[in-house]
Amino acid sequence: MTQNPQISAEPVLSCRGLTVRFGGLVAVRGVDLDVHGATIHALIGPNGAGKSTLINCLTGFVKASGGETLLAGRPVAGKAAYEVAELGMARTFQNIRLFGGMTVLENVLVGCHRNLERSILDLLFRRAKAAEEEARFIDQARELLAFVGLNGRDGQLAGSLAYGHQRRLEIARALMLAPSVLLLDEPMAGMNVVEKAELAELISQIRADGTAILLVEHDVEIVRSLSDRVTVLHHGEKIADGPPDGIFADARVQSAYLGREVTHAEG
Ligand SMILES: Nc1ncnc2c1ncn2[C@@H]1O[C@H](COP(=O)(O)OP(=O)(O)OP(=O)(O)O)[C@@H](O)[C@H]1O
Repeated sequence: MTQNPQISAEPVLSCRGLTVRFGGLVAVRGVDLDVHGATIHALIGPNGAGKSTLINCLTGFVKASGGETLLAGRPVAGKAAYEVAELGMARTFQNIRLFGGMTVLENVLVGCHRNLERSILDLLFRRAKAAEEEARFIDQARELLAFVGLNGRDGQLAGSLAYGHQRRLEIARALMLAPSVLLLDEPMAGMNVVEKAELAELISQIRADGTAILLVEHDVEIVRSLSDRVTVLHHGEKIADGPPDGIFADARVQSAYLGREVTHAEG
């Protein structure tokens, strides 16, 4: 792993004692996490460990039962998902959430819908300025589509894209918010080895632009090769945190997480 000189000294995303309860079930228990700019921070753990719940809580989709989260030093507790997004935290979902009947370009423009709403008002009162602003968003969306490898597909229906391309489109839409933190929930699920390697390259490029990436990923080899830091959850608790080499040598991690993988490989 090459250390990026842009890595921020202070974490851009920081949570302390984060806890999420669903009735009697504690899905996330007292988790501390620091994610720095220009790093890929993997969040791993067995099924049901609390990874998605943690991401859902950080991004305002699930309410925290306790603890606090700071994004660039500002508290995000109690904020709605769209407010968290506006503060600079964008995400993709475990199950792809695109508007299949809309074009690729329209799906990316949804990423800046609040700005577009403003531009619709502008259309009524200040037509010229609004048109200019809209053209700027479209240019920006096209640039992002080219960046994620979807050049020339603007007019295609999102639902007709190949699966791997839909994953890329979701990332482009998230990047439309120009986030300081990008949360990717199992972006490589269902991909073959080549597609995974290509997506890993794209994620590295996003890191190189200074963005902090929190990545939920099950593929141990991908995590080992791609991430700068790894946090391991087990039964909702953080059991390890550090650079990948040390993490995968940790006995608790091996028994909680890798042990399961080895058993499967042997079985
Ligand atoms: N909305 C919910 N209501 C009740 N329980 C939930 C809810 N969401 C998650 N859980 C429970 O919280 C625990 C953590 O689930 P979560 O989906 O966060 O784990 P995960 O680590 O993301 O798992 P996976 O790798 O399978 O996606 C599980 O026991 C799950 O059943």
